[in-house]
Amino acid sequence: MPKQIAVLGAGSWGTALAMVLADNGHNVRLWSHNSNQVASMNVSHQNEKYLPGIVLPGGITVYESMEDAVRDTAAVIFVVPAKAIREVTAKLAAHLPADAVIAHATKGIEPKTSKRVSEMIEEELQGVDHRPVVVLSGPSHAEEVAKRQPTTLSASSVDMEEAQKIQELFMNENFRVYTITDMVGVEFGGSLKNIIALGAGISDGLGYGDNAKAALITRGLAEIARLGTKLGANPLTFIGLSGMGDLIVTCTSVHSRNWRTGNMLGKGMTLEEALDQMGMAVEGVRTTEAVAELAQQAGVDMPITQGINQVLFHGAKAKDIVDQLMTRLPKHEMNDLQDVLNTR
Ligand SMILES: NC(=O)C1=CN([C@@H]2O[C@H](COP(=O)(O)OP(=O)(O)OC[C@H]3O[C@@H](n4cnc5c(N)ncnc54)[C@H](O)[C@@H]3O)[C@@H](O)[C@H]2O)C=CC1
Ligand SMILES: O=C(CO)COP(=O)(O)O
Repeated sequence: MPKQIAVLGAGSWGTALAMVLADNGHNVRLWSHNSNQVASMNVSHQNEKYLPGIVLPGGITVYESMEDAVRDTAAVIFVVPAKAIREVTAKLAAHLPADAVIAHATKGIEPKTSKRVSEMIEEELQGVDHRPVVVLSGPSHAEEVAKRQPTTLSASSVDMEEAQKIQELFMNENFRVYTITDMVGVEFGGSLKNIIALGAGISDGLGYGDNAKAALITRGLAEIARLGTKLGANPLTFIGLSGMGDLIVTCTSVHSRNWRTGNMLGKGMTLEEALDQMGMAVEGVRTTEAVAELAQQAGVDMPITQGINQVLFHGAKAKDIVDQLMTRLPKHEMNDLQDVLNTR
């Protein structure tokens, strides 16, 4: 049965997810904070800035008023960058529809607080509501979803019924959604892969080859799993769609904003220049800052993340960091992965 769904955030991912919901027959209210974008999208039925050349299906209306966008909806899905989550949740709080599922498809960890996105939403809704939040995450570039190319994701929540509602809303022949109970692992995997994708881009930008990239992906996954497991995730989640799956797509796809930013850094641009050129959310930058500090506090060894943090924020040369990583003390490959399993 067609439902009213609100999607908060009309960037590339919010727009692509709105298209999936509209393809499934739902009436989608896409909320944007930008009045020019609202006016132009409702006339052209395109999102020229973020998904040029894609014509939106019928059933998507763009709203500037949060109150109108979420009124009587069956689900509210956050797809704004992580840095805007608290502000947008506060805007939603006054108008929260009574029975709506609350979900997010944002990837990021907050610097200083180390909070995951679902934790930020829950914190901002404290005193207003205590509904369990669902996360939708996996290897999924907006550019391919908008072309209806086959894509698989995971929906996770502490309440499986809520995750199943999101699975049901989104599933179609191009867009397959699995459910999974480990929300901590899904949010950590989806957020931390962006750090490694920056590294993969840097490596490619420096002119290193596929061996180096495979090493970054594999050893990157080891350190993501080490931290995530210490903080309560199930190690198996990291070989799933939101872990290994998303790490592969983000480290190898030309669509990746994190890989592209890293690539520009590897070729010698400053962070400011690279972010300026991207002009879109590059979540790995803030997440690197957050995770480098979190890993230190938690006493977890994350040499790749710490090295990327040095390059982004402390003026280190990428080539020197690669040399340091390659000349660390000899180690047994599986010791730390065995530790991950032993902590369960
Ligand atoms: N683009 C993709 O293929 C995918 C993106 N994601 C995640 O989705 C989230 C959003 O990313 P994208 O859509 O790619 O970003 P984007 O850069 O394409 O668009 C961001 C949107 O958020 C809006 N925005 C920025 N600050 C805002 C604020 N304070 N209040 C309201 N709206 C605000 C911008 O106007 C823009 O419409 C990120 O966490 C990203 O990691 C997840 C999977 C795939
Ligand atoms: O999360 C994504 C793909 O699953 C998008 O990655 P980027 O933000 O690097 O484009």
